[in-house]
Amino acid sequence: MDVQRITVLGAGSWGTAFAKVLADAGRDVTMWARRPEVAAQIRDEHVNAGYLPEIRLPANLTATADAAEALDGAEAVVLAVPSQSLRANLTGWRELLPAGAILVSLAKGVELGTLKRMSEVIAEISGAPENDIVVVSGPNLAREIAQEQPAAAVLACTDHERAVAIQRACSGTYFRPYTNTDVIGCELGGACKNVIALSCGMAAGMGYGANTVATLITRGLAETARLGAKLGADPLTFAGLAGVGDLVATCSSPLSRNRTFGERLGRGETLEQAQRAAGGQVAEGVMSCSSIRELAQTSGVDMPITDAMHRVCHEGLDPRRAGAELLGRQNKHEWS
Ligand SMILES: NC(=O)C1=CN([C@@H]2O[C@H](COP(=O)(O)OP(=O)(O)OC[C@H]3O[C@@H](n4cnc5c(N)ncnc54)[C@H](O)[C@@H]3O)[C@@H](O)[C@H]2O)C=CC1
Ligand SMILES: O=C(CO)COP(=O)(O)O
Repeated sequence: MDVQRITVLGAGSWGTAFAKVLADAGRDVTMWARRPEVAAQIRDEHVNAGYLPEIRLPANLTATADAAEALDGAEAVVLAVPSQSLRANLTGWRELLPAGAILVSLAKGVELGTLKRMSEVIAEISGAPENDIVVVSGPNLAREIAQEQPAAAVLACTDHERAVAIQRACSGTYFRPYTNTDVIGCELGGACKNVIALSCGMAAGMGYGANTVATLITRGLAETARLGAKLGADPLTFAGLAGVGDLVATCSSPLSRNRTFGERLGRGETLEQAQRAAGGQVAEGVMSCSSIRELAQTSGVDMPITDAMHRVCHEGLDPRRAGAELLGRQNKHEWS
């Protein structure tokens, strides 16, 4: 199975960087941008200045604001919009999806209300079988990838052949994708690490150093793995790129929007101030802390850091008080 003609729906940071990866790997790539002026800039000037300034996009990457035109003849369709808007966007595109196309999910989140992972939302709306859906996860800060800094990713699909088809389509000199069949683990890893990155940023914003951040990364991984174990993930996944790999990158990089958002809250800014500073770019953890918390509660899993992030973001809990509460929890064995 080989895919040559690929459509990327969404022209934000990661959609654009991933489209570049595909084009650099020799694929014919068409992007869909919500705003016609962004599509025109990508198509005519080979740049997406609003999201990835100073990055030259390849000539075999074109763009349109017309979804029907973008999707015509696509063998694979990459969904690159934020997780809480995926359902609405995909509902609008449903009738335009070419039959049998591989659907590739870039979003890292859990849907509010339904508590569904992104591949579950895609299957529900598109009617595609889970074998047709490939999830991309791992330590992939968009700007670094666009600068062609070396990185690896994981492509998860219950159908190994389709994962391999997308692996071939995005393998290149600076991007090394691995396959995995654990869709649940890869998606949970990607969604949960955004919440943990918020907490790490918050700690940094309060002036704490590497020990605190490492503690949050490690205990964040522990609570993510607990949820994964309950929901049927392979525990090994959390030791891989979609688990510890993405946590380390996102929780320690100033490029992370989630970490930056948390840092602002830690410095005493309000949610609204931090949102304004993000300039319309999505920090998925702000919404996913609530959906993941609810998923944990309904699954009977203890996720104290996620719970604290929900209460800071949505119930007005002071970040310092949240830290004190986390430290004041009952003493326990590391793995209980
Ligand atoms: N930026 C990164 O480094 C990475 C992002 N991701 C994930 O990829 C997904 C997309 O992220 P980015 O491209 O970075 O986001 P972004 O905020 O940079 O761009 C989002 C894109 O979706 C479009 N869009 C369509 N409907 C929208 C709506 N209702 N609300 C907001 N935007 C809408 C926007 O116009 C924009 O083109 C997220 O789930 C994110 O967690 C995953 C790996 C890396
Ligand atoms: O998912 C990411 C890196 O793998 C991007 O993280 P942010 O959304 O926090 O920038």
